Amino acid sequence: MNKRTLTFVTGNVKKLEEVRAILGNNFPLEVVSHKLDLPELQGEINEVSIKKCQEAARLINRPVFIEDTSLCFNALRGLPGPYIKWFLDKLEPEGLHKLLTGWEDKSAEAVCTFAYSSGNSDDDIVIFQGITKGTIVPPRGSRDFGWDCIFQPYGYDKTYGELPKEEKNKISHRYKALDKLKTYFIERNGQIS
Ligand SMILES: O=c1[nH]c(=O)c2ncn([C@@H]3O[C@H](COP(=O)(O)OP(=O)(O)OP(=O)(O)O)[C@@H](O)[C@H]3O)c2[nH]1
Ligand SMILES: [Mg+2]
Repeated sequence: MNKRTLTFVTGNVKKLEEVRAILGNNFPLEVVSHKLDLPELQGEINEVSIKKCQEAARLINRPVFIEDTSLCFNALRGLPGPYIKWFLDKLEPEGLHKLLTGWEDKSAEAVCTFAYSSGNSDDDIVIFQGITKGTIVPPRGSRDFGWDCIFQPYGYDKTYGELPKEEKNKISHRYKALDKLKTYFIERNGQIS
């Protein structure tokens, strides 16, 4: 039987690459991607994701999921958080690390939030979140994604950017969130509403 289709709406090819690698073949739905730069409102992490998902569902009118990633510095009470994209764009990884000069606490949380809409506006948006804790360090390793080179997960002496992709994908914020999303759909036998 053909698998039902679920659309991942993102403008970020690196995210899509990781989502495909982590979900693998053992997922009851066929994930297709739709490239779109969705508007992102300001607010708390879940609020940003819920609005982003509602907008995606409204625009393409079918079952969709979106993802929003935050990098939260504990010394800065969770900032840059969902605004990490713009901070990274302006400050680059070096500048992000320097933001914590003057703070003893270099700890941070990488937070990945997937939000799913069945496409029916009466249904609630479902959230799947994964958090990986770590330390912000001077840049080391690959820069092809973004801030991977300054995030060193707890228990490792390498940054995300130095870890082989398969290693990152076993412990990452994205892996943990997708694990929950996967369980949700497996338990429902791939049913989408
Ligand atoms: O080094 C990294 N390792 C990661 O694991 C990771 N996950 C996300 N990001 C970056 O953090 C910002 C999130 O913003 P974001 O969630 O709005 O993404 P986006 O706008 O690029 O895509 P989307 O919103 O269309 O899906 C963007 O700059 C992403 O490139 C990462 N960088
Ligand atoms: Mg975005």
